[in-house]
Amino acid sequence: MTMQQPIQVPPADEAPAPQAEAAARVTPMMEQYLEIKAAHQGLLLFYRMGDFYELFFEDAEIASKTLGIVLTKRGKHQGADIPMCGVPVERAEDYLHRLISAGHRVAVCEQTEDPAAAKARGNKSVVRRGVVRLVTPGTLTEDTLLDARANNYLLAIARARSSAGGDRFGLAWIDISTAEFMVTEVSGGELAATLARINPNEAIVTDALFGDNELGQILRELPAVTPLTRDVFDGATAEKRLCDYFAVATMDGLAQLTRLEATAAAAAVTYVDRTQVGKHPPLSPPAREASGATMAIDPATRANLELTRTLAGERRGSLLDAIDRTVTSAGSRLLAQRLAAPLTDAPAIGRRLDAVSAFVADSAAREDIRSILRGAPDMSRALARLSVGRGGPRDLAGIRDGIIAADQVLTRLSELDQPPQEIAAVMAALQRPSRELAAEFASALDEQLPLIKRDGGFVRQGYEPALDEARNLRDASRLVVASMQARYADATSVKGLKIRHNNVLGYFVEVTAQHGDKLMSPPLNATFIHRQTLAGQVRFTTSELGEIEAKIANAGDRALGLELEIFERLCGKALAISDDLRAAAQGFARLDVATSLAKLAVDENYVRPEVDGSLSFAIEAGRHPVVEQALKRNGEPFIANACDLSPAPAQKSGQLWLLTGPNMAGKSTFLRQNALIALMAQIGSFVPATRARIGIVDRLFSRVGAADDLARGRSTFMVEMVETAAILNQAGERSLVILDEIGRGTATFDGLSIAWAAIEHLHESNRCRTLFATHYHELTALAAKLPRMFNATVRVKEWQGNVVFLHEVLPGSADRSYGIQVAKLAGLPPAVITRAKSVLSKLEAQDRGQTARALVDDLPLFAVPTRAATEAAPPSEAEQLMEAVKALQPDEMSPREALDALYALKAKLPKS
Ligand SMILES: Nc1ncnc2c1ncn2[C@@H]1O[C@H](COP(=O)(O)OP(=O)(O)OP(=O)(O)O)[C@@H](O)[C@H]1O
Repeated sequence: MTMQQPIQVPPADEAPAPQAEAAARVTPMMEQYLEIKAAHQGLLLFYRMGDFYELFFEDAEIASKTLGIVLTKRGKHQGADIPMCGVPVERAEDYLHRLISAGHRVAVCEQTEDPAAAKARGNKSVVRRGVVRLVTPGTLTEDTLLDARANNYLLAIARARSSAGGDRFGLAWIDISTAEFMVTEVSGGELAATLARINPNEAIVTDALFGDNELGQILRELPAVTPLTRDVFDGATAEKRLCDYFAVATMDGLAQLTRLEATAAAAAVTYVDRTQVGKHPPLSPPAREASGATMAIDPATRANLELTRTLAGERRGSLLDAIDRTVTSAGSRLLAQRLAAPLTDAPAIGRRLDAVSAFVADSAAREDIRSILRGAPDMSRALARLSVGRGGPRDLAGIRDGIIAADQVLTRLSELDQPPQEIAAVMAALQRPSRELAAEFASALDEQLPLIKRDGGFVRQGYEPALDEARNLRDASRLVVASMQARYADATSVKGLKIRHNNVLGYFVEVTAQHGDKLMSPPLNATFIHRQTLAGQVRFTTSELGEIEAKIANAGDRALGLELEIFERLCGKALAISDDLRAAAQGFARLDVATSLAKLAVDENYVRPEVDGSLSFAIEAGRHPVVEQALKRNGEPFIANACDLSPAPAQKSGQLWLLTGPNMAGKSTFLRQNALIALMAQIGSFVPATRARIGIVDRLFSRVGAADDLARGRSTFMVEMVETAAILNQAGERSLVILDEIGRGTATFDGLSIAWAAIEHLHESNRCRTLFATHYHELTALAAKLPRMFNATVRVKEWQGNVVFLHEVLPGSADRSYGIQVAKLAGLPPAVITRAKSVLSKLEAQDRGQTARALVDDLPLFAVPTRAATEAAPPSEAEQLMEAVKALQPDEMSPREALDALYALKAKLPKS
């Protein structure tokens, strides 16, 4: 996390406080700069000066370091040089991107009047400037600043303290680039998992929360956290601020929010409003996420299972990368969202699966729709840019093409026989946007469109007569210029005379140096006025050229003005139906996900899972979705394996599989593949298996792989124990738990004992569906005592002293780890291998297995102590006696009191 100074953001319409002291000694421009800067502390100030944004003082030092640009000086302030650096306006987005990625936030300050107007007010007047926008990681809209395939969430976190312990948190998250707005309320225990799921780019909290020790840990996991003053999180004004934003009298019709959710939601919209400085990006009304509606997955499990990123931080190699066959950015974003939040409602999962099934069955429809979607624009982001005034002609075209694509998709979908509910809902959404709007946009917009509206030339000829007239005038004048060139060449007898144009001189006559004198001497100098002499050319103007130029400029300005008016009009029409357009955009995304999951299922030979409310977990011939694809690229097969953790008929809860097997046999792969299959099933995807029946998993836990977390001062073993503790404390009957090599990071007997006790606890207390892989073969003996524990092993073959990995999971247990054979394969020196073998045979002679079997017989089965017993056991007599002695203060006692105390102590002794 980047730790930030609190931002002071004045409300959009409030003038920044003047700095009287600074004003006394500084130039008027610096005075203006300091005023604006003072009102935007904690942000880098991009101060517009002509074609550059300049940064001064510490901002300049930070920016020059982060961007690798030159630090210069400009004038003095209080006797010292003012450090300065600048970025050209046309490249500003690139620089903004780099500053935001480095965790900074930027206030963009523009000139708000024409420099000529400032001059007219007096020679010393400074051009008026104002901050038009705050650029922060969570409030971006530009394509160039955003990852098209990921959502960009701003998250507000509001806390309600409870004296009984157990704080509650209201969360509201917004993607202003797509208008999504969600809220929920969670307990302190659920906070970390929920934040990991939302994965915001920026979080906002109160100053108090920012400095809170307990929360600090969790907040540090986030990429950027911005502390704000308390008023932003004021519960009393929350409803009113939300109503103002949505321009309604009461929020009741839009959303039913708890007070805490409303507080967070109001904080989020207040921040959006302030960063966009008065512009009002349209947002969907806050949608409330019911708690428990999605599978809870804590941050460690998400990271370990490499859902959206590998442990090395790459998208490539993650589950998302392996299953993402979407063809649009919005589809890719939706798939990532679903993967982050698998559902727990079996009928809802069934509806998603029905849509996928339909496209598995009808491959022609699937491919046709995918090819239409491939060309469809990202309507929601185009709309968002238009709504904050940062859109261009191509965004209007995006809306037009989106509606056209909607019609094409509808035509194709209407050929489906009885579309399932999910597809019918998509069809309804695609019907919503007005077709007249698309027709109007089609007649207004030209074929080739400039990126920015100020370049003009995007309105089609024939759309608006006044515009055509202005353009004709401009173009006719240009023709006049061309004929003038011929006339001047004739009159001067200089064949090579040219009329050219640049931004400094405007139109000018240019001849080579050798003809310059001729034009500067009588009689020609009466017509040609000298302007500039360069090394090879001399430039002139004429009064006739000046007049034509003014005409061209006027006609050009008028044409551009008219185009901009048309742009605003069209933009207004699009925004007026933004809800319909967003619904259609969301429909595209849903369709993209359904067809892409169908394609995945067909390409990779997946099966539709049966998902229900039972506690089953039965996978036939399951495969690891990522490893399988990696092996396939090398032409190697993946060995499928079954897994059954379903309760036996007479038992209520699930099984615990203890998986032993040699190193490199495929234990971790097996564990992960089963977790991933559950997860894929619950996002509504087909799964890599020949059959899968899964009773809803409400929480997924994994403790696999090991990595130090030195930044948090935790060793590998400590990380392992913290994660294991979370599982043992939280897993319930509906959870799915995978544990890989618990206890391996410490001394053998400590590790074995911890693993032993953990298995007993999982079996007796958590009673969750569990896969437990280990190299402690002694643990297999526990199966004799634990009725729902089942031993499984991964088979290998020994061949000519080497081990051959078969990757087959079978009932039974391994007797050896073949660690030395694997070490040999890895290239350890032969001398070390030979020595290791002889040490091993000595150790094996002591036979630890014997001890374990004896332990199973000797130790009573793990008794799960009740919580009350562990938490508040009454003190023993000895402890009571000790406390009483400690409480005595002999120096302050009279002899009589001392004697009484002695009797009292004696009375406390147990009577025997
Ligand atoms: N079912 C399978 N089919 C084909 N190859 C597999 C299979 N399972 C695993 N592998 C291959 O074997 C390699 C080792 O697998 P994995 O890491 O799961 O072994 P492990 O038993 O957990 O090893 P260790 O105990 O050393 O951690 C994988 O990288 C993969 O390439």
